[in-house]
Amino acid sequence: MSGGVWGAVRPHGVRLVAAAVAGASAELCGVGLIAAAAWLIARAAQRPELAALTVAIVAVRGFAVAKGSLRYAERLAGHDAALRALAELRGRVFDALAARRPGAGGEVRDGDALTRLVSDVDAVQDVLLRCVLPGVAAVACGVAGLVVCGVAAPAGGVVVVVGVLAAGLLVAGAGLPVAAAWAGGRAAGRAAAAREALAVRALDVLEGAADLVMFGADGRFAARAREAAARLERAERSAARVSGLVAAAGFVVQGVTAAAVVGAGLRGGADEVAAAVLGLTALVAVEAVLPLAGAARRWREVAPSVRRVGAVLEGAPVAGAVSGSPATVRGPVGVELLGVRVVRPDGVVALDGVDVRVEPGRRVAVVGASGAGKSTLLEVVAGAVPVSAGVVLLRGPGRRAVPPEALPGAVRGLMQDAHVFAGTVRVNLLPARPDATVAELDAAAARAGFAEVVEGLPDGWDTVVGVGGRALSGGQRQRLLLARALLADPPVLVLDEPAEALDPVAADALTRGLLTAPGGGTLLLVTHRLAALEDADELLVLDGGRVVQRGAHAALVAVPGPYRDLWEAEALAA
Ligand SMILES: Nc1ncnc2c1ncn2[C@@H]1O[C@H](COP(=O)(O)OP(=O)(O)OP(=O)(O)O)[C@@H](O)[C@H]1O
Repeated sequence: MSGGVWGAVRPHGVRLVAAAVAGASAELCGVGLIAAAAWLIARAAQRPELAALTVAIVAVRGFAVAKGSLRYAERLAGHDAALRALAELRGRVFDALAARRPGAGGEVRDGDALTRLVSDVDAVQDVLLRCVLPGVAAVACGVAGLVVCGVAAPAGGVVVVVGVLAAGLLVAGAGLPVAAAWAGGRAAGRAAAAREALAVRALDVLEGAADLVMFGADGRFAARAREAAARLERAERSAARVSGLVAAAGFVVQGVTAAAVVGAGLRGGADEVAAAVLGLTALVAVEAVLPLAGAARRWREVAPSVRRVGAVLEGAPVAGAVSGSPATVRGPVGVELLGVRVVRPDGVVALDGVDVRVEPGRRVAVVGASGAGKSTLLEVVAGAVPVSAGVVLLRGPGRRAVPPEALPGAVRGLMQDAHVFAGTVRVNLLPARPDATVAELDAAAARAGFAEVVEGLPDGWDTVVGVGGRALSGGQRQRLLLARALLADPPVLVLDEPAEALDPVAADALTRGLLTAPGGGTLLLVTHRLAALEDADELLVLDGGRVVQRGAHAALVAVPGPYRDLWEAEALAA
């Protein structure tokens, strides 16, 4: 278990040890119960005086009652410890995620990843309840079985009896778990991959049903989904076969061990009472270690979850570093990129040695052909994408670097993957500034051209826009997202194609409005339309991840170069 995960479990160690002791004691009582019962039955068959059986009768009752009570205590203490540790762990993971600066690496960026992290944390519970506690009980019971058999075996056969039982315990407690983890892990891996494939295929069919019918591809897609379902069925059958085989092998090992122990005892001169004790004790001792196969298989399944949770915790800043209200920076802030290089995970160089300084309060448009690296530049400034080399600095008044704790609030805006929440229009704007007044909401909406959209909605600000903003048109959705970005009014506002879904006239009017509005912070605006850029303080022209030209619109169109080419291409297309 990684240090971070263990840190959450450690405060509840005493409860966990209590549960382990109770569990092991319950198993020991089980061994005692069987040994005493075996002795009692075998001895009773010899018709001794009742007095000779009294102790054994009491012992059987005592062991039976104690076993049940201790098992109950183990369940109580084990679940109490596991649930407390889980609550602690959830808190730590939440703190670690909340404290992480975007772009620091290892982000949990989408719902799937978040859901997986939630189940990863829950899986730690299984490590404690289904791996650690059964493991402790199995070891205790195996040792107790060896001791009881050592005591019950005749002097001449002690070594052989104990040796045979030890071999059986080793096969059941080590050999089978290793085999179960290996084979079960492979089968479970195949089943997990098949389940994922089926989910993807089923979603394709359900969500794309209308398109599939339109293109006449519904039958083909349904067949692919059926194929994926059949693959999953095969994988699950094979996983079940492995479980069945391991369970069957366990019973065989148990029976063979018990028979071999009895045989060894009889050969060593044991009487029938001792033989019964040896046989039943061996049976129960091996039975107690059989759950280790399931524990090993479960461990193999949950180990990656534990590693992922550990990685999240270890990547977290020191606890307390981000407590209290987040630091803020006021007024426009300058942006400086020094030798910034961004290599995407697939090896594409999205930015290649960008050196740029944007003074506080400047309105800068970033232009270039598709794939030139415009969005990446904004993502790097926003801290949403880590740099592979170089550095991004934000400089406040007096060119002082913005302190790291104020960085998350310093750059905000509208990125390409901006999300519309499944609530009302108002709910969609408020994340930008939860304490915004009605006047501020109205002002941001007016600047984004969203005010008239709100007026036209059936319930105005209280209109529910549906998942992903389905109740809005593309242009309305985009104006909503822009209004949210403007409401935030951050020191550096980054806007990636804020007018993309609008017609050219509306788009140019909106861009002009953004570039000329009084006040506000530094603006970095990505756009592929150049018509409205005379009002920008400066243009950065990107090509192949590099800044190839910079300057005002008038100066750039006046000289041959990439910008004039783009400008002429736009004029031709108009
Ligand atoms: N998430 C990503 N994963 C991998 N490669 C990416 C990713 N995002 C962008 N790229 C690649 O990085 C390069 C720059 O992309 P970027 O989106 O920054 O360009 P852009 O100028 O904004 O293009 P567009 O105008 O088409 O949006 C491209 O080659 C693109 O394929």
